[in-house]
Amino acid sequence: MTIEEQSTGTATSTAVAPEPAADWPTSPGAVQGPPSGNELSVLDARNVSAWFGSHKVLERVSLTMPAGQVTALIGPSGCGKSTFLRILNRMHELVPIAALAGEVRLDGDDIYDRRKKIQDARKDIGMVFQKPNPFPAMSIYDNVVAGLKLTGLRASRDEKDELVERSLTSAGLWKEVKDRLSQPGGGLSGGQQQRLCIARSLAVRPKVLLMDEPCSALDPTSTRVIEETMVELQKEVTIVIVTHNMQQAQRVSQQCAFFLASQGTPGAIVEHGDTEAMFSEPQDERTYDYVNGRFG
Ligand SMILES: Nc1ncnc2c1ncn2[C@@H]1O[C@H](COP(=O)(O)OP(=O)(O)OP(=O)(O)O)[C@@H](O)[C@H]1O
Repeated sequence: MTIEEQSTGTATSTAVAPEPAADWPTSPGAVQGPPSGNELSVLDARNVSAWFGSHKVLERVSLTMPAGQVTALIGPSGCGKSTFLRILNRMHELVPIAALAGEVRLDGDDIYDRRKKIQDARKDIGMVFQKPNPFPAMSIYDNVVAGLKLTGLRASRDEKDELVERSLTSAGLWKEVKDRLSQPGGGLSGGQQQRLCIARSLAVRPKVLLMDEPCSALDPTSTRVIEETMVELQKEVTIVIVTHNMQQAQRVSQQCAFFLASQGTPGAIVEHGDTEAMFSEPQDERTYDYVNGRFG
């Protein structure tokens, strides 16, 4: 289905400061096992435009985010990277004044198909936010399985144990926390909390993981660990990351898209493609200037 500039706002909460539960699905179903063995998925955005009220912030953005790769979204502040990311898992519509047009397809299926539940898109396409947002008083173990509880998914203790171990292992945290799973998530360092949030997202077996500046609140060591985790994670999930860190984009991504909103115009993609080529031989002068730190 093509989205016809529809007003999508139905929820009362704002997308600017998402609640911890926002990256979790809420549809019922059965536990399907640990986050491994997924078929890798491709996410395709076509002619996506977006508005907040009458303010158009994205203009006909098209981007294919290939299966099993990391796609980095780069560009100056305010050019619409986060808005685009939120459109990819239907979080944009949490803002009452938000509207959008275009198509987003996951493995060819329109995630905005009216017959589909919004929760299904959120389950398939998880999100990790800038600021780690575990439930601080909840145990590490319960944080990981919280998504299951909220959705009403049933799992035996053994299944949960396996899910927790696999999710934490994939998130690069298992070895550090395996002996203190009953301790509160809030007792972990910032970097560990972010990896706990990644594990929580992985526990519901997403096909795509969206990451909105996941390291910007972290120190360089924690950043490095998250980056290493991402490199491993792309074997099991397609990743899209918003980052202001050009070195990070080069270290972790294979694909890159440069967004720009020049002189009050809506954000658009200036150039996209292979990350290495974008940084070494950009086709557009504006890309060259941006990746070389000459503006933004
Ligand atoms: N909830 C909102 N209500 C109204 N306008 C918004 C809202 N969220 C974002 N905007 C506007 O949409 C435009 C794009 O913002 P967005 O956060 O997507 O940009 P960005 O490239 O991710 O910026 P940054 O790199 O600073 O995070 C900006 O002009 C911003 O002010």
